Amino acid sequence: MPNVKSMDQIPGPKGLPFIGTLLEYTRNDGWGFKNFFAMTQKRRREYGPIYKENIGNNRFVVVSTSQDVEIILRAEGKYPNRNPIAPLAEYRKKRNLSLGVTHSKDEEWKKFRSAMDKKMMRPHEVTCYSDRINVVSNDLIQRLKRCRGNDGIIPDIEKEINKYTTESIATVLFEKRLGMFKEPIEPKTEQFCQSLTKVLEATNEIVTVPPFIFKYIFTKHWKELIKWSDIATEFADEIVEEKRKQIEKKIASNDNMTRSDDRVDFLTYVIATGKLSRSEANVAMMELLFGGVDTAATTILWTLYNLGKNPRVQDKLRSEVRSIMKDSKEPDANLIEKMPYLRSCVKETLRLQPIAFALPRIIGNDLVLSGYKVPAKTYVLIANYVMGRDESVFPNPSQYMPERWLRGSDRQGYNSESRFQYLPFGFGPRMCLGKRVAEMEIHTLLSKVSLFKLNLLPQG
Ligand code: HEM
Repeated sequence: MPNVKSMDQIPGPKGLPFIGTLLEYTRNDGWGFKNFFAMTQKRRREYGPIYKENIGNNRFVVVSTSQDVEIILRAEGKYPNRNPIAPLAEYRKKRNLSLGVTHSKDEEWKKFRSAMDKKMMRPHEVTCYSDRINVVSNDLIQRLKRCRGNDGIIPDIEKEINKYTTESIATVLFEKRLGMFKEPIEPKTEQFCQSLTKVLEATNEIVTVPPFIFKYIFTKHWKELIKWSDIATEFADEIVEEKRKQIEKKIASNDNMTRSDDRVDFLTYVIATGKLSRSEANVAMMELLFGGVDTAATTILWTLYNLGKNPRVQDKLRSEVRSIMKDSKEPDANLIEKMPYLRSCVKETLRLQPIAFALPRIIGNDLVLSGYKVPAKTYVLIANYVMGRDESVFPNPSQYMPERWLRGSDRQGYNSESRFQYLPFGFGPRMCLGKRVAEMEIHTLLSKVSLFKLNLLPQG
């Protein structure tokens, strides 16, 4: 092919052999990574829209134009693969657990998705969780009113929102209330919640370090990860087993368990389809509990922050919600559908503060990206964060402006027609499994909170 350059010619920082540019990514006080978000922006400024770099023992090609993203994602076959998060995958291997939906590849991954997609991804299936999420969000609102100080400030809003997402995802998965708004919370449940943070923290400390180093040399964080993952696994196992017993009883009485009505919760559905073994189903539930808490909570918190900083947007949102809710008590899927500004506020948050700084993929075929030939099996990163702040696409990129996501003549501040410019939940068969549930939790709560003049801004 004329004018196509080789992979070796892609620009990028010259790292030391093997440890690559790891030191640049890690903090001064340890191996935890400093800030991938900021690093991808720095690199983009230095090297342009495509660069390569070694992080730990992996070499990545990082892309940030919608054209390259489209080439990568359109070429995906039946099994889009990404590199597993090494510390979490190592833990699963150590405990002889399946790699689950997040870390597995090929047919193994497909088995998980085919057991879960229907009840998580189809819009009409997900609407059956709406009532439960409404109940949980009402409990949170009551609690916020109770714990609000005289100045209107909630002392630890982060903790409260985390309780909301934990309780919501548990009701979706198991139709079980964990009692997150009780005082005191049951010690086991409290410990489980702590484990969610501890596992993330320990993973973050060693994620860029190859397993043979974190397992045998810098063992402190690896031991922490094992300890807290064991606690989380045991907690999830207990709930799943309790539920399983109830389900087995029902199956024995010949109840039709796979029907898709609101009497069948997610776990019941997964078990009844019989596509996953006992241990695989347990791992899958733990992954969803893990994947479901911090992601949705962080997005809610950032949206509250953005609304707090932008009174104009807050007022516009409030009047939209008021006009649509009128006499309705609860915002269901139909009402949320009629609130484009609410949905745009969340989209705009995920542009500025996406959950994933990049989407990782292992490409299946040789591809030409920005004029360079990138061979099959290369690890690529789609730089979500950088793309959301591209000035040529989003004028005044740091401004929080939900109008960018409105339709037709109401749209302002978004200059791209490509659907590959903005992918906060990923794309294709490997996209976020919890997207619809997360959106339901976030929209439901924000529509309620926006009606109250609560001061929800985190302090400091
Ligand atoms: C605002 C909230 C959330 C955001 C922004 C988010 C974002 C993402 C992204 C970007 C991916 C990678 C997709 C890809 O590679 O194409 C992903 C994967 C995943 N997410 Fe989420 N997520 C959120 C909430 C949730 C929730 C609530 C759950 C659980 C109910 C969840 C479960 C998962 C799982 C299991 C995967 C792995 C899917 C696979 O590998 O097949 N996520 N998420």
